[in-house]
Amino acid sequence: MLLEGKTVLITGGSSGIGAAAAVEAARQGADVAINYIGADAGAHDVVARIEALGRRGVALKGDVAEPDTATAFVGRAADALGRVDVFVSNAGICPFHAFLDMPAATFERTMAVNLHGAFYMVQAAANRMVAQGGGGAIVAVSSISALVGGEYQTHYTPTKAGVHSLMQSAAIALGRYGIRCNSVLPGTILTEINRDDLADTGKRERMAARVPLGRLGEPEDLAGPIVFLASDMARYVTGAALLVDGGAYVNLQ
Ligand SMILES: NC(=O)C1=CN([C@@H]2O[C@H](COP(=O)(O)OP(=O)(O)OC[C@H]3O[C@@H](n4cnc5c(N)ncnc54)[C@H](OP(=O)(O)O)[C@@H]3O)[C@@H](O)[C@H]2O)C=CC1
Ligand SMILES: C[C@H](O)[C@@H]1OC(=O)[C@H](O)[C@@H]1O
Repeated sequence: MLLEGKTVLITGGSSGIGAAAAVEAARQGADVAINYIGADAGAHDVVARIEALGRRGVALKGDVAEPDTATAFVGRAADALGRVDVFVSNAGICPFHAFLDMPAATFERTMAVNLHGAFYMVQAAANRMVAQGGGGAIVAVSSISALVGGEYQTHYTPTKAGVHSLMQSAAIALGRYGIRCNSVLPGTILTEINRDDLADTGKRERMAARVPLGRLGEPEDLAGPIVFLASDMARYVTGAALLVDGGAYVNLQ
C-alpha cells in the first residue's frame, strides 16, 4: 500500500476528483480528512467509504475562500488524525460564462475559491508540516486549462495557471523542509463541475473526439496519479506537473 500509516487532507473531498482521491488514499492505507462547502450527504458518503476500508475518515465543512477556514481545517484535521503527511488542494468551481459581460462577482469568486483558497490552504498545511517535522507531500489539482484556453473560462483558466505556478514556487520554498509540491493537470473529467456544460451533447462529443484514448475522464482516473505524487514512490519529484488528460493536450492534428 502506497500511503500506509499516513494522514491525508483533501479540500473539496465530497464529490468528483476529491472524493475519488480520498477513497483511493484510504484504500492505500491512509486516514483521510476532507473539506467541503455544502454537500453534507456527499461528504458523509465519502467518510463512510473511507471507514468501510478500515481507515479513519473526517469531514469538515468550510469555505476555502475564507483564510480562517484553512487554519481551522488543518488544525481540526490534525487534532483528529494526529498529523498531516499529505495535503491535496482540490476544491474548485467553474461557472462557465462569456468574457465580454463577465460579472465582476463571478470573476472574483472564482479567483477567491480556486486560487486564493489554494494559497491559504497550502500555506496552512505547509506550516503544520514544518512544525511537526518529517517532511510531507502537497498535491494541487490544477488543470490542462493551465496550459490552454477556454472561451467561457476566461475567469477560470488563470486560476488553474496560478495553482500550477503556486506549486512550482512552493516546491522551492519548502524543499529545505523535505516537503514536495506537485500538481496534476486533469483534462475534461465528468463531474458535477461540468454536468450542465456537458449536457450539450454536441460539445460533449467534440470534447471526447479530441482525446486519443477515446473518452472523457472519470474522477477515478485522477486518483492513481494523485496518490502516486503523494507517496514515497515520488520521493524525488517536486515542482512537477502531471497531465492526466487521455492525451488531449498533445492532439493538435
Ligand atoms: N472536472 C474537470 O473536468 C476538471 C476539474 N478540475 C479541477 O478539479 C477540482 C475538483 O473539481 P471536480 O471534482 O471536477 O468538481 P466537483 O464539483 O465534483 O467537486 C468540487 C469540490 O469542491 C468543493 N468546493 C467547491 N467550492 C468550495 C469552497 N468554496 N470551499 C470548499 N469546498 C468547495 C465541492 O464541495 P461541495 O460538494 O460541498 O459543493 C466539491 O467537493 C477543481 O479544482 C477543478 O477546477 C481540473 C481539470 C478538469
Ligand atoms: C470544468 C471543465 O469542464 C473542465 O475544467 C477544466 O479545468 C478542464 O479544462 C475542463 O474544461
